[in-house]
Amino acid sequence: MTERTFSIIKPDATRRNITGKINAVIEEAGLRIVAQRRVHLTEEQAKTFYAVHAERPFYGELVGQMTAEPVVVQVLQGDNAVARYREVMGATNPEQAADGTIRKLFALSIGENSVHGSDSLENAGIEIAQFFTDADIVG
Ligand SMILES: Nc1ncnc2c1ncn2[C@@H]1O[C@H](COP(=O)(O)OP(=O)(O)OP(=O)(O)O)[C@@H](O)[C@H]1O
Repeated sequence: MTERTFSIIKPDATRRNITGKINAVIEEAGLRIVAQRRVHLTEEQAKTFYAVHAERPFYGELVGQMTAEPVVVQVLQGDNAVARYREVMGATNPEQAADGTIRKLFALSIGENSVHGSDSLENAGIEIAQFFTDADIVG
């Protein structure tokens, strides 16, 4: 089934100027980038986005990393896009990520792991709506 998922290319990647390399992996995996925008997240935006992790010990570090440099927010479209993108990203910890995945190829650490992708279709809808209107998405 054709789905849309939400993606963030994180500050560790924008800082290293590798957003194009990451987009190439996304596109080669059959996902279409149907909306994309560069944004420097405010602390409030990052805290809201990662509110589910508020009680975790790494929350402060995560918010700090996500606001350190601009990010690229994206909507990706394709067959089973939510699960497919999770596959393409690889495991949260790059040491455990499979060969060919974005995190295996580019991530620096479990925190600076280059990309975010929605973990469910429901969350994808919620996350997309935080950054894009329907008019921004051209499928
Ligand atoms: N142990 C940790 N130490 C530091 N940062 C962490 C740790 N665990 C997770 N993070 C950071 O928090 C983010 C969200 O954690 P989560 O467990 O939801 O991972 P994920 O589902 O693989 O990633 P994401 O939600 O970003 O797509 C991770 O992508 C990572 O940047």
